[in-house]
Amino acid sequence: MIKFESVVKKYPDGTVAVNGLDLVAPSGKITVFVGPSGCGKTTSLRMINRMIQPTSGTIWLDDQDTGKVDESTLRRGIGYVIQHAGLFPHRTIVDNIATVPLLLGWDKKRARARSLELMERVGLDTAFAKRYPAQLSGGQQQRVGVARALAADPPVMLMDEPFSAVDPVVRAELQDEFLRLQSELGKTIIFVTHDIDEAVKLGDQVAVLKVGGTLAQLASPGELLTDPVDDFVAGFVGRDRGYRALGFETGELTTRPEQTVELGDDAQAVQRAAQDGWALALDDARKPLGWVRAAAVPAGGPVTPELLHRGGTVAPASGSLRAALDAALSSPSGRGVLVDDDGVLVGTVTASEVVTRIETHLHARRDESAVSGG
Ligand SMILES: Nc1ncnc2c1ncn2[C@@H]1O[C@H](COP(=O)(O)OP(=O)(O)OP(=O)(O)O)[C@@H](O)[C@H]1O
Repeated sequence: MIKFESVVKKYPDGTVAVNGLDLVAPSGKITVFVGPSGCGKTTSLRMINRMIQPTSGTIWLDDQDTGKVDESTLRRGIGYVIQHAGLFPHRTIVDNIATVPLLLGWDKKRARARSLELMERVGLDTAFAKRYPAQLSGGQQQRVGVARALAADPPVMLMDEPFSAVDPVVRAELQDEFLRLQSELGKTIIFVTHDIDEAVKLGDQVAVLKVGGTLAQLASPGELLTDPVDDFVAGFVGRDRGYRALGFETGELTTRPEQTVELGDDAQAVQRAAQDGWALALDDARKPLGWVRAAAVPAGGPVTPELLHRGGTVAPASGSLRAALDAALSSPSGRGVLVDDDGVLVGTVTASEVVTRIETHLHARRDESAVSGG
């Protein structure tokens, strides 16, 4: 656990970057600091490992006052990842990752073995081990940065806009990979970003900061989107927050059964199975392959892979209402495909069925807050 207690940072020129911050970042969870430029995110982060000294207040790491711990001892337990990865340009990838283990006195062989293991963990081909940072893409360099921070297996990770310098596609990949890694490692993470979408995707909790260094709201992503505490947070979270909040709402959906077809079935079978002109094709394991337009199958002809429309997204039946709505809206048949954890077909839903479910949900929530007077 990391706890900020009345933390203030006033720079020598009089700038108050952080003004009385009180906040707890729970162990094993991702806490995101988000807010406009200059609101004190980086300053707050760097006070944790004492790269910046607080003017007043205390930052606790579990039951230790970080101000009273030897700096190098403190930093040994804290991984640090920054934008552009900050790698040593004249060291190979494997040596970059081994930096901290070598500083801690590990022998070279063990440190290198650890580096290679970490390269695999963060999704990097170990064939890159002997390359130099400039010979990798921006996204690959960021993965090296994450691997380097994890090298000595620190319980705490501080990450300052680690995925900001790469294009949106690579960024989304890095985020997904990072969430997968965290589900295995369970580190205590503070993650700084100015991007609210990144904040709600990655955070177990999100701290929205205001310029002047005050905390506007600390909440779960879903709560932040549905219940912003004031106009500043509502504005920062953005106009389509109602839609994005659906990403955090789950609800039982009643699915409709589908008559399905398989590759090789003939046109008549497709005609029989089709509703509104479309039939769903499954593989042998009853996993969806795509939609077939009945009129497109030649008379007497079989269903071939070329006839499949694979465009629509497939949503987990136990997932969010937003994913189900997305599946329905992106499906050529207008019916969204829902699958179980193994990817096997559960049934389909239409967009209007999902919307009805959302409305029931919203009414229930309004009734609840009317009763509690909220
Ligand atoms: N060394 C310094 N001396 C004086 N003022 C500083 C110093 N470092 C940061 N500041 C100021 O403190 C405030 C907070 O800066 P900080 O870098 O923590 O914000 P941030 O939220 O991380 O911003 P950004 O998103 O732009 O990186 C800003 O007004 C900044 O100009």
